[in-house]
Amino acid sequence: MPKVLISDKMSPKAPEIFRARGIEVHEKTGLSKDELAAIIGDYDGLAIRSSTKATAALIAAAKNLKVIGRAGIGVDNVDVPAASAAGVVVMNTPFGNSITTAEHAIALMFALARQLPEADASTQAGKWEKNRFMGVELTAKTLGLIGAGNIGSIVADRALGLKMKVIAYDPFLTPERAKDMGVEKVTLDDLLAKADFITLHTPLTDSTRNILSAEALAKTKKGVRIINCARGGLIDEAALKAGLDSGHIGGAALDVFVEEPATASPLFGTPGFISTPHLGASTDEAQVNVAIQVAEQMADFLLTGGVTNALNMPSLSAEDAPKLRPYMALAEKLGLIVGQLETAEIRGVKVEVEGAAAQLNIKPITGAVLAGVMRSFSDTVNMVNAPFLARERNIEVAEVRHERDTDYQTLVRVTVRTPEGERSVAGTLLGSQFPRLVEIFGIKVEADFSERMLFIINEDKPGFIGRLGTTLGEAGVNIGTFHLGRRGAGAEAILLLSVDQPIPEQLLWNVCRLPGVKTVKALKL
Ligand SMILES: NC(=O)c1ccc[n+]([C@@H]2O[C@H](COP(=O)([O-])OP(=O)(O)OC[C@H]3O[C@@H](n4cnc5c(N)ncnc54)[C@H](O)[C@@H]3O)[C@@H](O)[C@H]2O)c1
Ligand SMILES: O=C(O)[C@H](O)COP(=O)(O)O
Repeated sequence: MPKVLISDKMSPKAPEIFRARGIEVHEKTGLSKDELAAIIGDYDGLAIRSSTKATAALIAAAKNLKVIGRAGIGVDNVDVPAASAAGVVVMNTPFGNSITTAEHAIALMFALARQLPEADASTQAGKWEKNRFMGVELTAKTLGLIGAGNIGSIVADRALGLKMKVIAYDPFLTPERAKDMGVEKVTLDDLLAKADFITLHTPLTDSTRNILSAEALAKTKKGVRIINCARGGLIDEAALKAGLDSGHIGGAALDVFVEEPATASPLFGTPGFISTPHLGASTDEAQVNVAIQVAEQMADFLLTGGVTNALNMPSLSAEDAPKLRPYMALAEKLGLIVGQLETAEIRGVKVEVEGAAAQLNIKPITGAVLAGVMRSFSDTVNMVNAPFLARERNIEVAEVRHERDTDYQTLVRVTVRTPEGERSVAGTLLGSQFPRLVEIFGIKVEADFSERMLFIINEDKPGFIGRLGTTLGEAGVNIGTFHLGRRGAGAEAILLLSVDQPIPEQLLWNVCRLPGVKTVKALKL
């Protein structure tokens, strides 16, 4: 039974779902990084929000970990490259808390426009400072969105309902999408110059870090009010403080900070500054949404191999996973064969599918082929990290789907390219389940796969099979199955034997010395 650890505060819906699906679940929140590292090795899955830091060190300690599920959007607390390299799938729930976070941005915009926190504190202190708190209307004001993805577009929709004009800076926003959203796509400089309110809705990346730098803030309209419910680090906090102190910036509301938890900040106490402790996603509705989604996604993956919302693996529905499983087994075996037979540097891998296979999602098949091909130089390679390893090694990967009639009901062909040329193997599924090898290096064969195989290329000459049988028998190695294919009578022939015992090195030498033998290789599938 798979085991999952929930290490951040999550709705009870998550453990309920894990248990209902037959997964053992433990909830341990507030662990130190050492405490977490000490126990993580016991778990197949880790469910987190933003507090747990899934660092490379934690992932290295997580010997059984298969999936990290983020109940929320941002995965900047997960070392995704380290997870990918370790073959751990990272999933998030990209839509479950978007409305809630957009509403928080709108709430902060209102709070800034009417100085609600200060007015509340003053009133409750018995001051009744009616003349101190003069606000501004939102109607007809310009809202500048930096980032117009899921949350940004919901904010835009709500702001348009408030009769604001919405402009957006997002290099990936198409003019068509901007038109559909009812916003004007602008440059960053344009946005800075025109916006009365600016709200940020991008991830923190190299291109967005300090997007509101001192220089950018200096280009804003005097009195601008700024909201950040996305990520700390998008705004230069020192420059923001200076802008508030000078009066150039009319107000700022931060839900997120460079350092979290933010228990001390030069911004605290600055007039016009409002803060919340990373509450963007904190509503009952959003937390139930993300808890249900993350638990279902993780359970699907651990129980069926289904993949949804993974950041480092192609999606695979729980419904398609059982259909694809035999193909992935076939693909991995084909990859193992070419990977072990190829001695030259592999520069490219081509995966072709025909017949029934052409109707399926090819990505998991390719992942399995690559895992097989690279198993000969990495023990830890799996479908998740194989594409990354291939990229690291500059192996070009191509996928081809043939919509043509084939001799087989379904076919997967794998071709590797090396400086010495191309070689390919092909396989099919018998009864949609059982992998069969049908072609190897251009020669037709009909072979099943077994754990230990002996691959031989020889000249098709009488007496060879007898001599081979004797050689194996003398070494105490029993032949399970025997498959023969040849280019023609007397031409090059391929022999594939499954054997019951491990093949000693000396036996390979003895086979190699038999007359007519060109290549001998022991395969482990
Ligand atoms: N405060 C919270 O509790 C809370 C809750 C949910 C999400 N978030 C954060 O909100 C952010 C946005 O989430 P989302 O779901 O809308 O993400 P999204 O991926 O749907 O949208 C992000 C948008 O940013 C744009 N973008 C990327 N680089 C950009 C750049 N250099 N300049 C301008 N735009 C750029 C992208 O094109 C995309 O449209 C994320 O950082 C997420 O982690 C915070
Ligand atoms: O990216 C997110 O989803 C938000 O930052 C929410 O974070 P939280 O789950 O820690 O509230």
